[in-house]
Amino acid sequence: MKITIIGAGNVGLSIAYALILRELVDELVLIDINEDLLLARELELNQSIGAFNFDIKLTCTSNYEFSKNSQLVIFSAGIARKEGQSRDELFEINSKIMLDCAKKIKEFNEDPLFFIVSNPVDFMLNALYESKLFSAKKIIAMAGVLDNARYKYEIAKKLNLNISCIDSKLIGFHNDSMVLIKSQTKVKNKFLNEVLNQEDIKQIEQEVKTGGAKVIKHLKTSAYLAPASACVRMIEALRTGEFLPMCIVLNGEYGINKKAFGVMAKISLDGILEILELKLDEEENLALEKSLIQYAYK
Ligand SMILES: NC(=O)c1ccc[n+]([C@@H]2O[C@H](COP(=O)([O-])OP(=O)(O)OC[C@H]3O[C@@H](n4cnc5c(N)ncnc54)[C@H](O)[C@@H]3O)[C@@H](O)[C@H]2O)c1
Repeated sequence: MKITIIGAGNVGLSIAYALILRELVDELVLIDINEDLLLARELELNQSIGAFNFDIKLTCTSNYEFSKNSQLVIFSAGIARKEGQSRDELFEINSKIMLDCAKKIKEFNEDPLFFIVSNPVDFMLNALYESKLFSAKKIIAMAGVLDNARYKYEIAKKLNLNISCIDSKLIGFHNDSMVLIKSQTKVKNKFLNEVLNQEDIKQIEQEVKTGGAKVIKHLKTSAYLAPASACVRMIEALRTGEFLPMCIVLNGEYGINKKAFGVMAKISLDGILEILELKLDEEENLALEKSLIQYAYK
């Protein structure tokens, strides 16, 4: 598979490195505006490919011509959150950068699958959809796999269990209003409220919602390894057909029309294949309604 990553910063580099480690790519193009950074990335990543003795072609460049015939384009450029900042504050700058980059991609790629990683993902996806540059079913934003990983990690930590025992689901925006589907989250086949009390569940929810902010507090920059891993899991799902939480443009699901929202979906290189509309309980329905009103979706 040929993949182009726009933005060779912390997230873009980590995605590239994970793709190499998991041998998911035959040709990789990293695009950035920082020429020094590109030179360093080219050296380090090629030497990593050499260390593993892999046959992966890598190009680090500011020239979009090298992106030609990419099957997947990942957008991780722009600015990241700083301590105290909300993701929404990045929209003005990041959406401009993304639309500019997407137009350049379009010159060399008719209709590639396009993953948005830069924040605020939901509203970035709305902006890309409105630009009509690519088919609606081929533009997807990554956040749900990361939020769900944080959810699983917090449950596993609380119960001192392996993460793989947990089957959890969530929907919604990549912000405090995300909706954890607690009624369908299972630990070793038992429902969450059978293994944890309400106070513990509430605390887990709070930890998930502040998962990104906690990393920023200690690292002084935004998380990148877990986001990159989540993005790579989505790339693996292109082959496996696994349902994962991701942000896509909906056509009536959950009462949302022609707007981006995080749902469980199945994808391939041709784009979205199937959407799972989960049956929510009363509390989850209320949380969903509240978030849709908060972000003027209703
Ligand atoms: N979706 C998620 O769950 C998630 C998680 C973590 C981070 N993020 C987002 O990912 C984005 C990247 O974060 P990061 O930590 O890698 O930031 P970073 O600052 O390390 O990297 C950003 C890169 O973008 C490049 N860039 C800026 N303008 C460009 C342009 N016009 N064309 C090409 N490249 C350009 C910069 O030179 C830099 O190398 C941020 O918006 C961050 O909020 C999303």
